[in-house]
Amino acid sequence: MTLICGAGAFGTALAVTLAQNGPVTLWARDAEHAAEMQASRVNARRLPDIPLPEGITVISGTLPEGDTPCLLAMPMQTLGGFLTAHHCTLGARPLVACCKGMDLATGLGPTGLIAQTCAEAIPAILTGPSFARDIALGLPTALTLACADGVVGERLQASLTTPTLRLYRTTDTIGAELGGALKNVIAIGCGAVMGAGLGESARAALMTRGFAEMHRFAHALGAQPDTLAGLSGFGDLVLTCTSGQSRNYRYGQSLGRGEAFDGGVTVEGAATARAVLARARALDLDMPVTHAITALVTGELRVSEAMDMLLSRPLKEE
Ligand SMILES: NC(=O)C1=CN([C@@H]2O[C@H](COP(=O)(O)OP(=O)(O)OC[C@H]3O[C@@H](n4cnc5c(N)ncnc54)[C@H](OP(=O)(O)O)[C@@H]3O)[C@@H](O)[C@H]2O)C=CC1
Ligand SMILES: O=C(CO)COP(=O)(O)O
Repeated sequence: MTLICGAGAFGTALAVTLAQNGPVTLWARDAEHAAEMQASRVNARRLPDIPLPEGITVISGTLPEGDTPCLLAMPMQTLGGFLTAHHCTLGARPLVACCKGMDLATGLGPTGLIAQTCAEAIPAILTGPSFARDIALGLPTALTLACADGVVGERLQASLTTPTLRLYRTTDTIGAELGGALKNVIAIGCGAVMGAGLGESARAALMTRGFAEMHRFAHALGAQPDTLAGLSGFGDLVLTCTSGQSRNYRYGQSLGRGEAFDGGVTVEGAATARAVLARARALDLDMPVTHAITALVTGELRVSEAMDMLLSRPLKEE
């Protein structure tokens, strides 16, 4: 049995593909939503045209006890509260974070938060380039499964691989979670560049210099450089910075066009930009791209001002 907490787009998509491997329990925080999904066999809020296979049971309320792995598919800024509320039932099992970001309150990533709140659990993270809809439709997708415990990581890799979802394994949880967190920040910047009509050359420059910052920051936090070059870093950066399916990219586009954006949409990069900048300052790291994007998100700068700031920096070696 697989347990997935969080019945948003990603939790539901994972449930749909993992149902090919056996029974899946999908936990939603809203009891009414859980009952509606269980009865109608569809997540009308997030994936309205994807039927839920028979093997999925949607529940709410108390989590099932046991040592079965649990996938955590809620937004990053809600993960700490969820873990605190449920740490007794989450117990000593593998907890696989499926969220991307850095917690504003603590400066920790998902696996750090798990370790801090559920000391007995085995933290892992599932991350990489994948839109929920693609996974749910059974389109070919490859992700990174990171777990510091190599034996548990191998077991998770086997149990979470499906005929269309291929998982690669690493023990570098820090590198994997930082790739997913940081690429969302850069995607907001790329959306803003495109929304403001600054051109694809400017976007390529921002992606590349943003990637250099991802490396710099991740290296300072102990990540392995190879991880950043893999699916969870470079792979997800490419997807999110170039696709209108991405909410971070679309949010950036709206900033670039000076348009309003629906505040109910999950945009992980907005809070993460502030968390990353605070951490970078504490570590005395030079992160001009992150600085400029954070200033856009907080409304301190407009796109033209942020771009002037980046272009007028002293010339340097690449
Ligand atoms: N969508 C995608 O394509 C992908 C998303 N991800 C990551 O997955 C994570 C979740 O995103 P996604 O599913 O898309 O987001 P959605 O906005 O689609 O859904 C978020 C879900 O989290 C639930 N939720 C909100 N607050 C809490 C809380 N305090 N406790 C428990 N559950 C809560 C929401 O419940 P309610 O409906 O009641 O508000 C909703 O079911 C993000 O970190 C995202 O980066 C990763 C890869 C792909
Ligand atoms: O993480 C994702 C793709 O890998 C989804 O991106 P958004 O959260 O920007 O929609």
